[in-house]
Amino acid sequence: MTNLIDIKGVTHAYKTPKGLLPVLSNLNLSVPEGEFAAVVGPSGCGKSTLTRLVAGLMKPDQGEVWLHGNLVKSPRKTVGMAFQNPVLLEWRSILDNVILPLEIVAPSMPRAKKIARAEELLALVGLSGFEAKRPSELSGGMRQRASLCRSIVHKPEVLIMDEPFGALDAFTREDLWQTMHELRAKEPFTAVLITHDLRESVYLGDQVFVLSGRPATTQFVLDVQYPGQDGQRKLDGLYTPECSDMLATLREQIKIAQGRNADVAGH
Ligand SMILES: Nc1ncnc2c1ncn2[C@@H]1O[C@H](COP(=O)(O)OP(=O)(O)OP(=O)(O)O)[C@@H](O)[C@H]1O
Repeated sequence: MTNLIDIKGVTHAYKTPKGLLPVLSNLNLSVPEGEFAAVVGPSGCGKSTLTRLVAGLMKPDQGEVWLHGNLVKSPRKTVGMAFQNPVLLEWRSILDNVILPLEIVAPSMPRAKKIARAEELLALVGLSGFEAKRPSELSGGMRQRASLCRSIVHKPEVLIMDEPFGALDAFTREDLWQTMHELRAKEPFTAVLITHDLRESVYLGDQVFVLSGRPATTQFVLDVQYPGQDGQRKLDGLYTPECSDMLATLREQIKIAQGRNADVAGH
């Protein structure tokens, strides 16, 4: 399998009034095409910085980021991004919010085609009938569903998610996890998910990368062997001994990364 994302020896420091703040140190991370990488690590270790580098929003001081065999040197239109706060535009309908990336990436696509694409995705996440609503008329979970549609509407090479479910209540979050699996089954994509929730990392990830404390490097990689048949992941699987063992391993690794008790949530 070829790697869609190859992060090679990335080192980065921010310039601050107090001097240089080293954030990433010789970090390596590869994600094969179609796979889902979850990234966990102590607070403030540099996870969001990593997403900015992959999206080409910043350049590393040292090392390289490759996407689909291309060296990332500037912002990439072919990256989809989803954040904790969905940031939907209130003056646009849900449908027009979802269409937005197509207006930028595929301006010549006929509007009818754009609408059909957005409607198809909104139906996949259970938002048929809400196309004409404004963002404020939807619940937080529904807004995040719409935001996910917007982040993949243009079929990005990679979907980067920075704690997209962090602000949702536990039940809505679990619903969204299942939606992610349904979306992936219908619309395969390569993804990087930043999360503080170890259960989420195991339920969604094919691999979980544990970053060390700042400056972060890849400390540990867990190959997720999720229990169940036909590659179908059921939420109940999280409560099996196999998942408990994986979660215990991750908790241990986070403690090592922090040098103290884990403060990650959801386990
Ligand atoms: N533009 C910037 N200039 C200076 N320092 C920054 C900048 N962006 C982030 N930092 C600092 O770099 C460190 C890493 O930040 P980053 O947001 O990448 O970490 P994180 O692991 O995503 O954090 P969290 O887990 O809290 O979301 C933090 O100490 C942060 O304050």
